Amino acid sequence: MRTLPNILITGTPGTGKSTLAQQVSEGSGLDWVDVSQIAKDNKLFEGFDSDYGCHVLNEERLLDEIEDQMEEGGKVVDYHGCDFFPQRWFDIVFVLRTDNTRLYDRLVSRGYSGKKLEENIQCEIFQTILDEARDSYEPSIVFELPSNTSDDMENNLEKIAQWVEQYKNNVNAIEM
Ligand SMILES: Nc1ncnc2c1ncn2[C@@H]1O[C@H](COP(=O)(O)OP(=O)(O)O)[C@@H](O)[C@H]1O
Repeated sequence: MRTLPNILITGTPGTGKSTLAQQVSEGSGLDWVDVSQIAKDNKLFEGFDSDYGCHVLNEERLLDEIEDQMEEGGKVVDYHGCDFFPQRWFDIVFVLRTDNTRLYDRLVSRGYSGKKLEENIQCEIFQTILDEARDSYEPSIVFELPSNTSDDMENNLEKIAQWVEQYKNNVNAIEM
């Protein structure tokens, strides 16, 4: 068991992953591993996906880049995909879910349009990322969280903070 847990926050773009991950990091003292930013900073891309209108992550290079940090524990990772991370890296996986109309508005205000907008809304309608998480991790560690309102955001933060405290207590109990 790691002294501090690793948490994965996943979901369709716009569901609130980076906002929640940053707040979890501030509240629980875990380090935020911002996969999209790390990929940009280190140019870990291999081409362009015209359906989603975004650069394609070079997953192997990203995994190499963050492996040492992940082995340390105490990390919160957010990304809009989850099947390529080693299963052993995460103690718990949260999948954020947002109603279509709200997600649509968030993505439009982010400048998404056309196929990129449609593909992302469909991704949420078909619960693609939730299924991916359930297929990639032990289903008992995968939790769906609503992310529609600021109340949802607060509840999710509270839930995750409680879980982190519980994890730390369990580690202390084992060490004693
Ligand atoms: N639960 C929520 N309630 C209201 N607005 C939210 C919520 N979660 C995220 N948002 C807003 O939606 C937008 C997208 O959030 P962001 O964290 O960037 O999503 P992601 O990282 O999943 O792409 C931001 O403007 C953010 O403030």
